[in-house]
Amino acid sequence: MPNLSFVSPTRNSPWGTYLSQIDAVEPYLGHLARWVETLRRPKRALIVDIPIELDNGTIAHYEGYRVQHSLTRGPGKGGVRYHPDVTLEEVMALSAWMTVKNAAVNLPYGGAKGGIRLDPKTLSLKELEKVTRRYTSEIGIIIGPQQDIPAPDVNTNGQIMAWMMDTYSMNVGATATGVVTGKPIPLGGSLGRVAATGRGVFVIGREAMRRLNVPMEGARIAVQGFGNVGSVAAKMFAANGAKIVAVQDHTGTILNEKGMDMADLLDHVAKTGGVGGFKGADKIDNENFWDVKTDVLIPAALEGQISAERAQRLSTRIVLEGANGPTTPDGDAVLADRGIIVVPDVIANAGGVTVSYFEWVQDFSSFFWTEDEINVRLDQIMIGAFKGIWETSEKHKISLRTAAFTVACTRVLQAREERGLYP
Ligand SMILES: NC(=O)C1=CN([C@@H]2O[C@H](COP(=O)(O)OP(=O)(O)OC[C@H]3O[C@@H](n4cnc5c(N)ncnc54)[C@H](O)[C@@H]3O)[C@@H](O)[C@H]2O)C=CC1
Ligand SMILES: O=C(O)CCC(=O)C(=O)O
Repeated sequence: MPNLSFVSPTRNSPWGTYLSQIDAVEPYLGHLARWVETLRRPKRALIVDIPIELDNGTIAHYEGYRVQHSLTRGPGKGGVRYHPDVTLEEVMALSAWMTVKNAAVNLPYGGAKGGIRLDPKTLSLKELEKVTRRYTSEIGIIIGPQQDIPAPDVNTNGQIMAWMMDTYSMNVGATATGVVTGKPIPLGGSLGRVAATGRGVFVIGREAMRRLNVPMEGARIAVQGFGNVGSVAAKMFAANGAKIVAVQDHTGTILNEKGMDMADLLDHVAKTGGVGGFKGADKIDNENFWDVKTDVLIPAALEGQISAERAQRLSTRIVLEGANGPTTPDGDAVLADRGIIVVPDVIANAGGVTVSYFEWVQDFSSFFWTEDEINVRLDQIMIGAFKGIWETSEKHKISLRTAAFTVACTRVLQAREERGLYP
């Protein structure tokens, strides 16, 4: 399994999962398969030490990463994650999935991702700002509007992007709005970016349901993760007639067979920080989340959630991957055996990076679009990309995941071949 000396993946770990997805796509790459090894190696991986002085006067050190998996089709692009479990191996996989995702929706980007191993809940706002600014300075040698453009991911948001933009701008001596996306609107952010990933999850879910004859009205939906991605997707499904019957986040799991009121749940989460304790549903055991009968299950939290064991227990028609890498290779195999359709992350959650692309374009031209213009263009790109992936899946009789990888990896390797190797 290990293909590189500096990480030790296992079959179901994030990098192991990505490698098995590349193995699956290889037979469909035709003559481009001779370049496939390029995809099994990140182009560049930077590990940085981030020392900061805490509020109590002690010095703490955090480990941070920025991995540029591919720069073949354009600058690196992908979010930054703050989480206690972040590792180099995880960031490598997340950056590689960005390469595939950006190519799947045909954005002119390579793929990159960053992260810091820390629990942001343990830091004050001032400490969080110090970590963010130091991290930005450390990775400043490889990011930039034309090099690599970070954005929000788990536990990062517009405020963190504002600090990153400000730090980078101070270091280069000019305001560089295009260095990050997902910024607040007054700093060159785009309308529609906050909701874009969840909106894209809904749009792709609706397309998949239509093709599989699953009615939206009354459809039973369960969502794991009620943050940026999960909460917006859930809200849109509910607004279109579906029932949100189960929700899980880091504070617990809740169930309401009749469907939950999304406005009340969002209000509860804004006040308390999580879904736990919500009066409009019953508390259930976390592991029982995977047994709830649904039409669409949306994992929108972290990687590796749908193991073979959980896949065996799922009672759903569609797994709609809002999170990156939520299904392990063993889980994927069980779902395929059981005829459960998996709509893969690299298309289902591509709405966020698509509007990030719009933000970057708006920053370069200093001309800003309306929210309607953003959403119409977003939906067009997502629906068009999904159609191509669906048709590829039918043509080769392969899973939607392998079809998405076929479309995307063909684009990446075609660009690789046309660029050539020599300096
Ligand atoms: N923010 C974005 O634009 C994009 C995010 N994604 C992916 O979507 C997923 C979620 O990201 P965001 O919503 O941005 O993060 P977030 O930080 O806004 O929310 C994360 C959610 O996951 C929940 N969670 C954390 N640990 C959990 C656990 N052990 N069990 C159950 N729930 C848990 C949290 O309680 C929270 O509700 C990640 O996989 C991320 O990489 C993918 C594309 C774009
Ligand atoms: O908006 C972006 O640039 C990246 C979003 C992201 O990290 C992702 O799609 O996983």
